[in-house]
Amino acid sequence: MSLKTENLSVGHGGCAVVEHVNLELKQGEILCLLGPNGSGKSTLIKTLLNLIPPCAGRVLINNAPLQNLASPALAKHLAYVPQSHANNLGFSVWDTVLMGRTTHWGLFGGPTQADHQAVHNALEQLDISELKLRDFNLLSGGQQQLVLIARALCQGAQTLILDEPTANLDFANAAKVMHTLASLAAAGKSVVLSTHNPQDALGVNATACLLKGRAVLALGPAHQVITSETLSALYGVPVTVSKTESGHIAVVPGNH
Ligand SMILES: Nc1ncnc2c1ncn2[C@@H]1O[C@H](COP(=O)(O)OP(=O)(O)OP(=O)(O)O)[C@@H](O)[C@H]1O
Repeated sequence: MSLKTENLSVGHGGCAVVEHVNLELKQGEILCLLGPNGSGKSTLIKTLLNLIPPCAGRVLINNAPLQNLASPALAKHLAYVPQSHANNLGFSVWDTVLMGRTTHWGLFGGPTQADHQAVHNALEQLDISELKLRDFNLLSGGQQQLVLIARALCQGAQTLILDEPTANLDFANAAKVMHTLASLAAAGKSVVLSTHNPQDALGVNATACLLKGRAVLALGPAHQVITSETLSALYGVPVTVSKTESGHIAVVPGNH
């Protein structure tokens, strides 16, 4: 599986927000989109999901133009994981995850034994089976995010696309979500996510794509492109990226 963009420009109403994006994501890889508020991360994600058309250029899945794929075929390739939020409908965790299977049902079809098995497997894989009877709305933000990832897994898509999966999560839950995404990538899924935390990209050895001023400021392995210089340019404030004695990379605002 490969997800590729060719000279892609994305935006709204024909007005480009980011131009000339040339990315390639292969099986098992994680791509992290970083950039200040309004730099176009969500717009790029929506374009990758075919929710809005490109202003120019194209998105290819396995070398086939994304726009030529019908919805059922698209659902086998791409699954969207939105930010966690209450759905107000009072669905259980089980039913929320089962919704990932709707593209497998015919016009008048309903869930089969295989669909319920897929829900079971997804909950097991994310180690959240004990939540299955809980009301989705009453879960913590971190638990909700894991349930939404389970729903995407249940869909059976090769690539998961997540808009700020660590936003609003505490330190432990954010780490758990990133660890889960790294495990899924190690198991062969491909992952695209946006984040405001450069450490997210470093922690999972992602490819980092830095967006600023309608352009890709830097693109490459996170440990190469996330530097004091690039982050300072990206956010317009001094940022220091340094290696700790234990070999970890620390990102802190300011000059140190
Ligand atoms: N539906 C829309 N119609 C017109 N303009 C939009 C629409 N959605 C977003 N924009 C504009 O597109 C630009 C990029 O927004 P986008 O949400 O993609 O940025 P972002 O990097 O995801 O921001 P944030 O980090 O704040 O979530 C912004 O100038 C925004 O105002």
